[in-house]
Amino acid sequence: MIKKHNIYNIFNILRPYKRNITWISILMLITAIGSFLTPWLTKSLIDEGIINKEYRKVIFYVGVIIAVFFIQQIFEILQFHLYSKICIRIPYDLNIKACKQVLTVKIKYFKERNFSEVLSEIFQDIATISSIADSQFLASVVNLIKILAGIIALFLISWKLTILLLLVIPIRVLISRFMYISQRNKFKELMDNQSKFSSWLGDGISGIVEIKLWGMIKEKMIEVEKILTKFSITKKRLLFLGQIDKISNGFLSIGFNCLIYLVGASLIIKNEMTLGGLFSFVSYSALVMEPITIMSYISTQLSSIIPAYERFSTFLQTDKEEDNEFAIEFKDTQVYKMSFENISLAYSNEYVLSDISFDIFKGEKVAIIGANGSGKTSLINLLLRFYAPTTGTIKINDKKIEEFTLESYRKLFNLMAQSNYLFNDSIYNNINLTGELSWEEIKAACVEAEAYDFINNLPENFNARVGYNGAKLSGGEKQKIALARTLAKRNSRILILDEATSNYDYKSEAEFNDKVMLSKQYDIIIMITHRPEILKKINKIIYLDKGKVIAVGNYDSLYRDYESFRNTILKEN
Ligand SMILES: Nc1ncnc2c1ncn2[C@@H]1O[C@H](COP(=O)(O)OP(=O)(O)OP(=O)(O)O)[C@@H](O)[C@H]1O
Repeated sequence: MIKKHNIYNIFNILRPYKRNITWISILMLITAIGSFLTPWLTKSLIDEGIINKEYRKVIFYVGVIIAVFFIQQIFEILQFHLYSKICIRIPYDLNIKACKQVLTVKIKYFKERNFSEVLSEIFQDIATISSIADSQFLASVVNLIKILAGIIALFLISWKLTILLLLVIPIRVLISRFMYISQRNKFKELMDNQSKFSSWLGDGISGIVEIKLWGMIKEKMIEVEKILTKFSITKKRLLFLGQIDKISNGFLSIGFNCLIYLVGASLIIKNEMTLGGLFSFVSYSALVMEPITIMSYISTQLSSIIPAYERFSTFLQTDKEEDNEFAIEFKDTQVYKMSFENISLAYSNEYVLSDISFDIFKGEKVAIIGANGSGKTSLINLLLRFYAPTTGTIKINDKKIEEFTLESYRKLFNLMAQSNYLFNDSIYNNINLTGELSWEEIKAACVEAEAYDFINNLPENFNARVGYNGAKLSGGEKQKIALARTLAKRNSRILILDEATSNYDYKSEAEFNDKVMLSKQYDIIIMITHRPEILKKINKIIYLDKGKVIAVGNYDSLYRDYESFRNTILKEN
C-alpha cells in the first residue's frame, strides 16, 4: 500500500539529522536574541544618548551594539558548519535509497517506463526534496519563537500599534495558504510534463535508428514541441503565481508600515510614545514580519517539495524483490529435479501461461519450443523468479523455489537471454563481471563460446572497449561476448540458453552446439531454439502453444504427430 504524505511527515526527512538541527536551532536562537537586543539598544542610544545629548552613553551603546554583532557572527559560523553537513547529507542519503531501490525493485517496474524517465524523476525529486535542507526550514521553530518574542516586545512598546500588526498576520497566512495550494497543483503538472519530456527523450535516443530510417524527425519534433509548450505554459503560470505572492507581500508590508507611521506619529504628537519608541517599534515589527514572510516562502517551497516527496516515496514503496521471512540458502551440491506444477501466469488480466506442468531431471538437456508469444521466455522468467506465478508452484529438488534466498537461488543459473546488456567497458571486464575469474577461465569461456578468435583479431583484443551496450561490435560478436560471460560464471548448476546463438554464423553455431551437447558441466540444460539440427539431438522437447503445453517428446515424434509443430519449425527456419 502506498502511503499519502502531508506537510507534517515531510519533516520526517529531517528526523535522522535531529541532533544537528537541535544544535542549529539553539545557535539560531542565540543569534536571534542578538537581533532583538540591537533595536532595544538603538532605542536607548537615541532616547538616552542622542536626545539627552549624553555622548558617553552614545559611545557605550555603540560599543555594546558592536560586541553583540561580533558574538552573533561567531555563532553564525558554528551554525553554518552544522548546516553544511545536513545540506550534503540529505541528497547523499536520498541517492543511496534511490540506487538501492533501482537495484532491488521488481523487474516489471522497468517494463512500463524507459530509463530516461526513471533517471530524470529520481534526479528531479531528489533535488527538489533536498531543498528542505534550506536554512529557512531549519529555522522554522526559531522563527515561531522570534514572532512570539517580537510580539511581546511590541506590546511593551505600544499595545495599540501591536493590535494593528496582529490584524495583518492572518491576512498574510490566508494568502500563503491559497498560494500553497495553487502552486502545489501547478508543480505536480510541471513534474508530469517533465516526465513526459524525459520519456520522449529516452525513446528518441533508444529509437534513433528507426527515427532516421522512417523519416520521423518532423513528427517527433511536433510531438516534443507539444510537450514543451505545455511545460512552458505551466512554468509561466507557476512564475506568475510566485510574482503575485511577492506583490501581495510587498503591498501588505508597505501598507502596514504606512499605517504604523500614521498612527505612530499621532501617538508621538499626543505624547503617548517617544521617537525612539516608534523607531524601535518599526525595527521590531520588521523582525516579526520577516519570519512571517519566511513562513510564506517555506509554504511556497513545500508546494514543490510535497509532490516530489510523494512521487519519490511511491517509487521507494514500489514492490521490491525480497526474500520471504523463512528463506534459507540453497545448499544442495546438485539439482536432481525441477518441477513445474500447474503453473499459470497473467501479466495484467490476460493469462499468457495456463496450467503448465512438467518435470526435468538431472542430466537432461531440454528444449522449449513454440511460436512467437507462446510463453517460452515467460516460463524462464518464472523459473528465475523475475516474476511470480499467478497460480501453481515451481520446485527444485522437491522444495518450492520461494523457500530459498534469491541470491543463493539465482547462483544456480547461468542465463544467456535473447538480449544481454554489455557495459561500456573493455571486453575483459564485460566477461569478468565480478572480477573473480582467472585469465585461464576467461580464455576457456571464450573458446567455448566461439569468441576467442575474433577477440584476438581485434587491435586491442581483450582491452577493446565495446561502446554503449556493445554498439561498437557486430550483433554476432556482441552475442559471443555475452555467451562467453554466461559460460564463465562459476558454480551454477543449470544453463539456460534463450535463442543464445541466433546471431551466430552457421559454422560457429554448429560448433558451439556440439560442445553444449557434450557438456557434463551442468545438471540441467534448457534451450529455447527452433533449429532442427539442435532439436534432433535433444530427447525432451516441451512444445508450447498459446501458453499451454501441447506435448512433451522428441523431435521425431513431435514432427510426426503435430502439424502445428511442423509449421512452427518451417516458419522459424
Ligand atoms: N511484461 C509483460 N507484460 C505484459 N505482457 C507481456 C509481458 N511480457 C510478455 N508479455 C506477453 O506474454 C506473451 C508471451 O510472451 P513471451 O515473451 O513469453 O513469449 P515467447 O514465447 O518467448 O515469444 P518469442 O518467441 O517471440 O520470444 C506474449 O503475448 C507477450 O505479449
